[in-house]
Amino acid sequence: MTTGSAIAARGLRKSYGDKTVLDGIDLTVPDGTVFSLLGPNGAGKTTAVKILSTLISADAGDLRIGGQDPATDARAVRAAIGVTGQFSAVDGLITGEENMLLMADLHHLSKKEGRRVAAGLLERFDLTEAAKKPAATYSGGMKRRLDIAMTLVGSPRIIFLDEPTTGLDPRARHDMWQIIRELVTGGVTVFLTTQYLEEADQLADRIAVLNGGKIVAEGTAGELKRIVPGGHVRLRFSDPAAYRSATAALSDAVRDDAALALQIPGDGSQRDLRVLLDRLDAAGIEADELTVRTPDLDDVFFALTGPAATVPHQPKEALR
Ligand SMILES: Nc1ncnc2c1ncn2[C@@H]1O[C@H](COP(=O)(O)OP(=O)(O)OP(=O)(O)O)[C@@H](O)[C@H]1O
Repeated sequence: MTTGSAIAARGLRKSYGDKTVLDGIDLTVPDGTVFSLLGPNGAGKTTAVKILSTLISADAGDLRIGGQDPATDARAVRAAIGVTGQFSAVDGLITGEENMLLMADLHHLSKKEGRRVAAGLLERFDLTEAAKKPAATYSGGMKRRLDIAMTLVGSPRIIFLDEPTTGLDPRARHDMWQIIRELVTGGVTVFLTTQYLEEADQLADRIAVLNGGKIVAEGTAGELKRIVPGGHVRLRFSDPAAYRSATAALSDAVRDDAALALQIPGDGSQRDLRVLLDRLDAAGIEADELTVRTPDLDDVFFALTGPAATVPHQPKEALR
C-alpha cells in the first residue's frame, strides 16, 4: 500500500447476487488532491463511494482510508472522513442551524463550541441569513452547501462527494466548484463522483473511468484526452495562392478546398503545435486562422464506455 495516500484500494470487488458491480478495482488518491470517478449510470460509482466510506463492505480487496483499514477499524476511518451527496444528511424539517447543531452534538462538541463552529460554517457557506428557516425551504444549492457545512463540523481530512452538483443551476454549480477548490486549498482530499465531465475536467487532479466493473482508464484530464483520436489543427486561408503553397508544403494535411482550409492530425500538445509552427515558418506559410481541436472528456467518455466504445463524437473546437 502506498503511504501518503488518503485512499488506497487494491482488488476491490463487490457483487449483488450474480451481478458483479466492482470487478477488482485499484485506486490511489494522494493526500490533498481531488480524484474523480466517472462512469455511466449504474457503473458502480456510488457502490465504490459506499465501500470507501464504510457504509457497506467489499466482498474482497485491500483498502486503506487515511492509513486505516475499514475492515478492522471502521471507527477510525469514519473519524477521518465526511460524506455528502446522494445520501444527504440534511433534515428538511428543522432549520439549517439546528441541522448544524445536531451534527456538532454527534461529534461531541460542547454546546458553546458547537454554536461557535456552526455559526462559523453557516457564515462561510453564506447561510447565516437562512439559518433560522427550515432546510426544506432552501434551494438545491443552499441544501448542498448546508450538507457540506454539516460534513465539515467533524473536520474531516477526506471528503466523499457523490454527484455534488447534480440538479444545480450553472451558478450554484460554479459556487460548489469554488467551495471544493477551497476545501482542497485547506488540505482536504476530495473523492468526487460526477456525471458532468466538465466538472471532473475543472476540479480533478486525476480521473478514473469506471465501466463494466473495471477502471478502464486513469490519468489527468489531459492524459485521458490524448488517448482518444480526433485531435487536429485546422489552418484557414483567405488567399487561394497561400492555400495552394500550404497544401504543397504540408503533404500530410487533409484538404478542404472549398473552405481553403487544411487539417493536420495531432494530439494538440504544446510539442505537437511547436513542430507544426516550425514547419509553417520554414515553408513561409502564414494562415489567417489557426484552430486547435482537442478531444474533450466527453470524447473520452464515449470512447471508453457504452456500446459505441470506439466511436468518439466530434471534438469541441477551441479557437486560438
Ligand atoms: N443494494 C443493492 N442491491 C442490488 N443491486 C444493487 C444495490 N446497490 C446497487 N446495485 C446495483 O449495482 C449497480 C451499480 O449501482 P451504483 O448505484 O453503484 O451505480 P452508479 O455508478 O452510482 O450509478 P448512478 O450514476 O446511476 O448513480 C447497479 O446496477 C445497481 O442496480
